[in-house]
Amino acid sequence: GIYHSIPPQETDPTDFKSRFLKKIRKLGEGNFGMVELCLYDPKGDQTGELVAVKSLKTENESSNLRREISTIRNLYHENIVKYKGICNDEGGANIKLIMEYLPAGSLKEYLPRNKSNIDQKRLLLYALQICQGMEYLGSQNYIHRDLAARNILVENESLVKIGDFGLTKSIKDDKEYYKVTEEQDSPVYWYAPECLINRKFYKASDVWSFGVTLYEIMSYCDRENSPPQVFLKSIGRSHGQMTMARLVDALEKGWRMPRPDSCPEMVYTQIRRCWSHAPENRVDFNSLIQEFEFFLTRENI
Ligand SMILES: C[C@@H]1CCN(C(=O)N2CC[C@@H](S(=O)(=O)c3ccccc3)C2)C[C@@H]1N(C)c1ncnc2[nH]ccc12
Repeated sequence: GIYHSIPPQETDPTDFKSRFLKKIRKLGEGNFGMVELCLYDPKGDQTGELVAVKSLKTENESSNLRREISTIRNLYHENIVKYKGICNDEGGANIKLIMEYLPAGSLKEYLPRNKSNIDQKRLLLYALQICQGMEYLGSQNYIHRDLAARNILVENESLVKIGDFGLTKSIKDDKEYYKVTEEQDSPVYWYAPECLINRKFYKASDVWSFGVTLYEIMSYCDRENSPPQVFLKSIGRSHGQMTMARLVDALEKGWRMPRPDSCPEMVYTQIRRCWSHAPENRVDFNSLIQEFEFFLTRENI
């Protein structure tokens, strides 16, 4: 008769059937799509596994999601979220990306909630691991373009992973930057000047975004001290469009977010090395890895 669950020996484990994918709750969302917690339960007896499913709200982004899938399925690193497969049996544009589910969620939720039992050394361990993931990504000739605390996942208190590749671009054929075409609402407060002004994205642009991410981490992702808040407080609240122009102007004039109270001077020094105006003057992920490894060997920071 018709199988209600497919015999295990004949299935491709990366091919997820939509009829067995049960939505539980939303894990997060953006303009183009969302990530949902689902139970994949082919036996229909609740013994299945929990997975994170990324899908689109608008079908015209499906080419982006397909690119993201082809990117993430070839990335193997301890500090990069694991690809599990795709769900595409509804055919066409409605493809879904299936990833491992990390119950602790992103740093943005985790850090404020666990602030009291996370010391600065632990924060530097997370910084080190993000740099290791980014160094690997760069070695595969990818630019992330959306590095921020909201996209970093927590496996456990000693392990974090880069959790999203929705804006990652390949810079193969020896190009050294990616030219942004679509004017999607970019996370401007994490963007380097060259991205804001010329829409050019270098690997060094990811280093700038890492500096903003490290700023968030050292502030325990405190909402009051978030990059948008800090920028708006200092360059003045203004109306929509003007904000970007004022942000660029401030950065061009050398303004940078000030050291958060909870951030040690020597860490803030590293953050500022990520924010050199000229991309070529910025520190690279390898040097940052050395610095953080050194900090982690010292007793007190
Ligand atoms: C922090 C993660 C990435 C960010 N995110 C999210 O919701 N988004 C990523 C991109 C945007 S989008 O889907 O709108 C988008 C779609 C297409 C183009 C651009 C953006 C939303 C939440 C995730 N999250 C809480 C997770 N928690 C636990 N386990 C997990 N496994 C995998 C993710 C995940």
